[in-house]
Amino acid sequence: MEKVLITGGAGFIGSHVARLFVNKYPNYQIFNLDALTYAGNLENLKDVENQSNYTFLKADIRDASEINELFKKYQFDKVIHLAAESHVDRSISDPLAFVKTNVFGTVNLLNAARDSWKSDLEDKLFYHVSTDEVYGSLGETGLFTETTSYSPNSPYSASKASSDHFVRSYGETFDLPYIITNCSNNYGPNQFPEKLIPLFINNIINKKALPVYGDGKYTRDWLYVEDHAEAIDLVFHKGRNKENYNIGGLNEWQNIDLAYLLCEIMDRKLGRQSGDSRQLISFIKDRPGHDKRYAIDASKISEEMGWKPSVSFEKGLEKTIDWYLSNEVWFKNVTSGKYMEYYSKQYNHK
Ligand SMILES: Cc1cn([C@H]2C[C@H](O)[C@@H](COP(=O)(O)OP(=O)(O)O[C@H]3O[C@H](CO)[C@@H](O)[C@H](O)[C@H]3O)O2)c(=O)[nH]c1=O
Repeated sequence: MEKVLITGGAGFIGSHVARLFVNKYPNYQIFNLDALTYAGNLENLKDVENQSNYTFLKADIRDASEINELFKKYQFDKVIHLAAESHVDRSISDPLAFVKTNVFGTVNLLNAARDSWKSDLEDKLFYHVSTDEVYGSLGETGLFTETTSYSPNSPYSASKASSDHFVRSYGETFDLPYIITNCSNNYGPNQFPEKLIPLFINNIINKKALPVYGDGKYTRDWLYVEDHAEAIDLVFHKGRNKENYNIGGLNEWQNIDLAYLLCEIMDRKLGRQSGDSRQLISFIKDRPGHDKRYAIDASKISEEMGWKPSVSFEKGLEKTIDWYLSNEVWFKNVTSGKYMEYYSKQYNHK
């Protein structure tokens, strides 16, 4: 039975990947390693928690000895590394937290994998899930390709760029088998409401201001999270060793237009007058170092593996909004920290 370690499996993207793998591959033993920070909670995986091929491990990738012990104990064959601090604004107020988790944490995992696999690298894989933000910012035109040079602008993207470089360097120096994917903005159920889409949905529900940074003319490429999870599944099984692949939705939106769209859908769903929620929009001071535009050329993954997004933005947003509307308790408990407190206590056995 192949043992697959998924780090950050209680988080937003990680939980979708963990669910997909647990359900689709009964012949794999899936280990979900997560520190259960504010952004990850086991409520996200309630539906698979009792499956026999699923094991939860509460651990922190910043703790090298804990990670080494787990590799010794369980002898993982493959790693899908998603655990990360991921919010740009938090990285501006506390850059070091991002170095500790994203850089040190990744290197701790790389060391543990290298040491555990040193006698036999066959059928091993360190799959690093990264971001398109490592490439920096685009002007009005052009797309990031896999050969675009790295030019990170925020402490967050600098930490992810650094972790990508470490992964690549372990491939060159220690021959560690690896793949890196760099993906655009994800949205969907279970995303912590600090990111644009769930934040705005939450604020519209509660009639709170919708803070649009700067002039709102910043562009992001949005991908439904399950499409990302499927891309990860494909790359995990079919990607070539020591390659990187870009993943994106070919779905560019300026923030202000996305805000208008969310207001329109929410007014309809909440039975409010059309235009009501737009009045909540408030232009505020810009994010420092704000990247103007991200857009992805995903032709490599599409040509090599036949991947393309399957969920249209219209359908994805409907599904996302419906999920948040019927999970208001989830919203309340993640923002108040109740889930974090509950699950940390439950797994505080070490
Ligand atoms: C939270 C927030 C964001 N924004 C703007 C900033 C960005 O231009 C856009 C999206 O912001 P965020 O949701 O924070 O996402 P962004 O900075 O693009 O980064 C995301 O997308 C990246 C992939 O591109 C991921 O690697 C990051 O982990 C993820 O956080 O909306 C606002 O105008 N107001 C807000 O309150």
